[in-house]
Amino acid sequence: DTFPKQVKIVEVGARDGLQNEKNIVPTPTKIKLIDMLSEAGLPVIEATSFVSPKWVPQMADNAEVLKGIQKFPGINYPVLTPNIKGFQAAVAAGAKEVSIFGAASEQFTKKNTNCSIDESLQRADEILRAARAAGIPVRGYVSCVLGCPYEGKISPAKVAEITKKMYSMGCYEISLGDTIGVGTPGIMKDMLSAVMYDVPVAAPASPDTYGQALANTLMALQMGVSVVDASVAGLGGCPYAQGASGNLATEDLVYMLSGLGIHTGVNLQKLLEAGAFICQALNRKTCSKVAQATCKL
Ligand SMILES: CC(C)(COP(=O)([O-])OP(=O)([O-])OC[C@H]1O[C@@H](n2cnc3c(N)ncnc32)[C@H](O)[C@@H]1OP(=O)([O-])[O-])[C@@H](O)C(=O)NCCC(=O)NCCSC(=O)C[C@@](C)(O)CC(=O)[O-]
Repeated sequence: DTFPKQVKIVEVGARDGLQNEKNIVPTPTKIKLIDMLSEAGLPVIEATSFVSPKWVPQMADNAEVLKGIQKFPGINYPVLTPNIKGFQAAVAAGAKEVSIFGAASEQFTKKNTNCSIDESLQRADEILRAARAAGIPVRGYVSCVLGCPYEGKISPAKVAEITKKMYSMGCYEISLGDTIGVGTPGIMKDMLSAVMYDVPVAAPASPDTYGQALANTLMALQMGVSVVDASVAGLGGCPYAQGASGNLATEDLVYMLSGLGIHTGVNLQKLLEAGAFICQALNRKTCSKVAQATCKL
């Protein structure tokens, strides 16, 4: 078969998952969640974002979170940075890796970062230059690769254009985000075909809005993608889509990969415990089907 033997899971629950929570989650809860995710053996855990607290108040405690978590050897704790100000604050707080983000849609870029795609690439370039000088690896995200809440369909050529630019500017890998979860495996295949032979890519922690997240991920794996983003308990999802359900749950991804005999290094039991912890803290039902199926009532 064509599946990779090993998959690297990038856990985004503490950042992508929590960023849209209306009630501010206490900093110690975020730290405990990340420590439990480290215990579960996730190799990459996105810890927080250094964005404007006026835009995303939930991430205002970014430096405390990054400083407060246990740093397990061999685990990366990247943080999201939208501009050079965020990059400098992240480095000052001890970040060893950062992520930058852009989108294949002008309108989404405007709503998310208050600038055009070209301006966002200039900001990215500024961060990438500073990161290169500081020896800090940079991961890229491109949003709206299978559709945009404002512009609708997005062409694979547009995704390829932005993705290649970010890669050539110095991102070591690009995570392709189906931001509103509208994609189906056929669209995923067309988009990946346009992008992945030039650029190392990761499959996104897509919202499971239309129930397609795991199927889309399986398509990406079949095409040779071996890095997948996911969110514990399915935290997050898309704030723009009506009735949106959570992101692809890490528990469900680990269960599927283990069934396929693909190595992840993640301990599912400990991951389920981390999911149960954060759902209890948020007073929320898990979006992970595996957690629902295995919970002892
Ligand atoms: C990009 C900006 C800052 C532009 O926002 P702006 O308002 O145009 O920028 P500004 O430069 O005029 O700054 C406004 C204020 O924010 C401050 N500021 C400015 N930058 C920072 C910073 N880094 N850290 C802390 N503070 C900052 C700045 O100092 C100023 O403060 P004031 O002078 O008014 O007191 C804003 O739009 C922003 O922060 N956007 C981030 C939005 C966000 O976090 N979105 C979610 C992440 S992306 C995502 O989830 C998608 C992804 C990655 O998961 C993939 C997928 O699934 O699609």
